[in-house]
Amino acid sequence: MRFFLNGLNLPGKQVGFVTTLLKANRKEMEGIMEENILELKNIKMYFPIQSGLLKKVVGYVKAVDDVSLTIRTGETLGIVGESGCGKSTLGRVILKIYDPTSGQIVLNGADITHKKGKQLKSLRKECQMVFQDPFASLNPKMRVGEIVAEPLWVNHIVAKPEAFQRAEELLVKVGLRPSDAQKFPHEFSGGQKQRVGIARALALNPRLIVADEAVSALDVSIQSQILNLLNDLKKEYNLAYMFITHNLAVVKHISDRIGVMYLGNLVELADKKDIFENPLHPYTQALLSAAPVVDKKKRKARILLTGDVPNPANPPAGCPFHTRCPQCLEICKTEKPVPQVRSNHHQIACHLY
Ligand SMILES: Nc1ncnc2c1ncn2[C@@H]1O[C@H](COP(=O)(O)OP(=O)(O)OP(=O)(O)O)[C@@H](O)[C@H]1O
Repeated sequence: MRFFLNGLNLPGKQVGFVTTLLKANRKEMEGIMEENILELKNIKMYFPIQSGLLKKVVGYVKAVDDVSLTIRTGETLGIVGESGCGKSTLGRVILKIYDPTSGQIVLNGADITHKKGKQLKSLRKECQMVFQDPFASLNPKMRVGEIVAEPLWVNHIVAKPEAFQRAEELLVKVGLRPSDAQKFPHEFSGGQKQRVGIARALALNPRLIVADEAVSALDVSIQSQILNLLNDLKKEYNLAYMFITHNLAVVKHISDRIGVMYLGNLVELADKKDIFENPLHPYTQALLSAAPVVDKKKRKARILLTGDVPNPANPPAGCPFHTRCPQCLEICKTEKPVPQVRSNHHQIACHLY
């Protein structure tokens, strides 16, 4: 008798042996899933505020203020928070577009915090970015094939003709046609442009992709197509994503874990299910209460926050959220809460816990 196991056509006696092998492989795979592709340790990114003719530094915008987190191989970490909370800056620090003021960035086991030039270039291949509008910073006179192929020949990975051939393959991977390589950016719709941006990001075979508001500019139906494409590519290439967005529906769709940022701080970090079903931080609770919920039974009372988000150039003492927190304690006004890890790896920075 023959059996079909995971697509293999096998005689009966080999099935037990192959099952053992598959179990062993699964364990190995689980080991790989547990590996950290990225570790951020106490990252601060302060932008200097300069004044006068001599450009004297008179203060700092604390865009990211002591953020630590990890991203495991093959997982999607969603980063949410209101505009100006430091999400994009955090993404740009990972890509080393900005050098952090302090802290450490470990990418695939290598400390890249102070790496520059050639050393950084080779490590950077592991991590790529997908932007909201990938064409905003690219030459509109370049054909799409060149746009996708460019990272390959610029980094001397393959010669130009091979890079163009690879670009066509990548375009197919993201749901476009090889002939699209001959077109110019203006000939594509928003969703197609984003597919090209993803193909370009994939060109160097990265292990981590930072997607910054990658679907925010697209129609809802196109958004879900791009999110599904990202999920398929994640499985195929065992990619990890940091998915930055202010859209809760999007982050719910794509993430395995979610980090919530407020005024440059990571106030809560947990599995998606825990964030949506058991949010602990008063800011996360308020953020989620504002999201539309279709199921009437699951709707919770809206928590209205008073006051504005403080200026990151002059953040309040103590907990960054205390000026708007409906559950503020005396200690919150003076002491900044240290992130604590509770059960189920649920991390929270709040004096209530
Ligand atoms: N290059 C820069 N120089 C000075 N300040 C900056 C710079 N980049 C960002 N900031 C400031 O840092 C803070 C965080 O900005 P950031 O763009 O990271 O937030 P965000 O959460 O991504 O917001 P959005 O969703 O609107 O993009 C803001 O106050 C912003 O004005």
